[in-house]
Amino acid sequence: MQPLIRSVLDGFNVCIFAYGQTGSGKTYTMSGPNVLSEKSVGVNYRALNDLFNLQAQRKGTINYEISVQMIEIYNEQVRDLLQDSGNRKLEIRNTSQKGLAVPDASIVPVTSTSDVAELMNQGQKNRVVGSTAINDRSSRSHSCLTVHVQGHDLTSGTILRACMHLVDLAGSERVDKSEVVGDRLKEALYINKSLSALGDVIASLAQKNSHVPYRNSKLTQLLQDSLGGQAKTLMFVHISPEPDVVNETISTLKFAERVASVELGAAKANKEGGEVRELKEQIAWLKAALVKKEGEPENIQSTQSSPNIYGINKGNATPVFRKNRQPMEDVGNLEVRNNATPTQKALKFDIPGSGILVEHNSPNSVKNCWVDNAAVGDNQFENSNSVREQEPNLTTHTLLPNLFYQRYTPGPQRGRVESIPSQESDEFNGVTNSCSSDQDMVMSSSGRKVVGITNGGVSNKKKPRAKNDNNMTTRSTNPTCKSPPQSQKRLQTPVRSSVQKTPTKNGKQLLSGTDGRRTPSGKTNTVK
Ligand SMILES: Nc1ncnc2c1ncn2[C@@H]1O[C@H](COP(=O)(O)OP(=O)(O)OP(=O)(O)O)[C@@H](O)[C@H]1O
Repeated sequence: MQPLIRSVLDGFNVCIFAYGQTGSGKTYTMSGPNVLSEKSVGVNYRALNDLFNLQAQRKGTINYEISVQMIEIYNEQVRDLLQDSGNRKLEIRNTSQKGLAVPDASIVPVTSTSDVAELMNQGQKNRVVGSTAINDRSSRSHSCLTVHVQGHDLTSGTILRACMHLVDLAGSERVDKSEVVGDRLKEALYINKSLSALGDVIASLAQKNSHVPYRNSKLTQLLQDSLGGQAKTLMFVHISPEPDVVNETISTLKFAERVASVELGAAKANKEGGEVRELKEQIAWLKAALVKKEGEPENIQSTQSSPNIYGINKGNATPVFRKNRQPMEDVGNLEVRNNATPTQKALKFDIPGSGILVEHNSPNSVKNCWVDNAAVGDNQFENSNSVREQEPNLTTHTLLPNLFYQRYTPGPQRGRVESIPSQESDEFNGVTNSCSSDQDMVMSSSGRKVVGITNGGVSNKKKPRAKNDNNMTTRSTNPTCKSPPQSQKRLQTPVRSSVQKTPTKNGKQLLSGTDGRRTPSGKTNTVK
């Protein structure tokens, strides 16, 4: 795992996740047992420990700012695990201007492993768990701890950004075996449905389909970058030694085989030099100037008659450029749409040869701009229906665990219409960052930073804060800021066999505190 952690600090996105049927030991792997010792700590803790150790080793060369978010996906709703009160539904925005997949979730600056362990402990308590016949503290949600890293190379001035998802998936379950009813049944159906969507995505990637159905579930939307982007991904596969679950075990192993066959090419680091950063800042400056101008009544009138009203093409609206910088009039092709809707008002920047930013407003360009690294036809765009809010079909999904594993065998891809959430429209001019997905689309904002964090390993936990004031910078598709291909990306799938089915997942304690975790109703389970 250490090479992966090193990769995070080198600017690569990393995802480590645990997969397997319910009760097979995923939470145990990721978080460790109820009572932790130095040897028994889980993957999350080890990963963070390695991260901070490496950070300390690089002190003086690279300054890192590290912050974390922790969310869960429960019944297709994204919830903030670092907020003790309120179950506000959050949105996943793959093209968020703030550069975060879940921009409204709390983001907490951290400076040591104990900071993160404390937050993980808090998050675990807030996570939805419930008792089933298979696991008396079964995770009823997918949880994701995301570590955001921003590094400033003191020698070269390069800025690098990366994020690491540490995901504990909810377990697939045969609802006849887990004997769940009511809310537990509903949860199980949502879990199976999202794992089925994960299977579809993996199958699509393995077959190298041009369209990958990331948007069929919140889980695949969240993991989009890690599964099909430029990240490095490690999956732990869990199987139970129980003879009566041999079918599930075989299905799980087939899934692992399928995942291991996915090859996505070289992972890419998210680094940008000073030149690219300055260009991005200029673009941001120009956009801000344009928005301001558009707000002025006389210019709104003029916009409809002339796209050049701001005189930007003539160079009189440019920010201070360096003397060796090509002025914007030479770069050209700055125009204002006459038919822009309030949410789509934006410049089209087309900087020939630079590859810095291309934004268009036609259906075709939508296709090019935001979709899942995959082509989506115009018909799909126009006819798209949101599937997110649909309740799972109880009849169909009762049989899901077997069915969805069977889907992974090679075969013709089923037709599928992707949903295009309406909020995405205002993201067309958004920023893509290391954790976001639209690699073909780049935006920028100057001075984006996670709030000040100092290095040094001294525990200095800050209160969770609203994400609105957080800024993460972006990644450019400009060839100049891309690193040369690194290691070939291939999903790694160690198989970990759990101990015998033991419904005794009591009183999980991460580092401190032994409180129970929140139930779906919001109550806290008492530790047994
Ligand atoms: N390697 C292990 N050593 C000892 N106990 C283990 C191990 N793996 C799992 N267990 C125990 O098995 C039980 C189930 O494990 P766990 O809750 O991690 O499963 P899970 O896959 O996360 O289940 P679910 O999907 O229902 O949340 C727990 O009591 C846990 O302590």
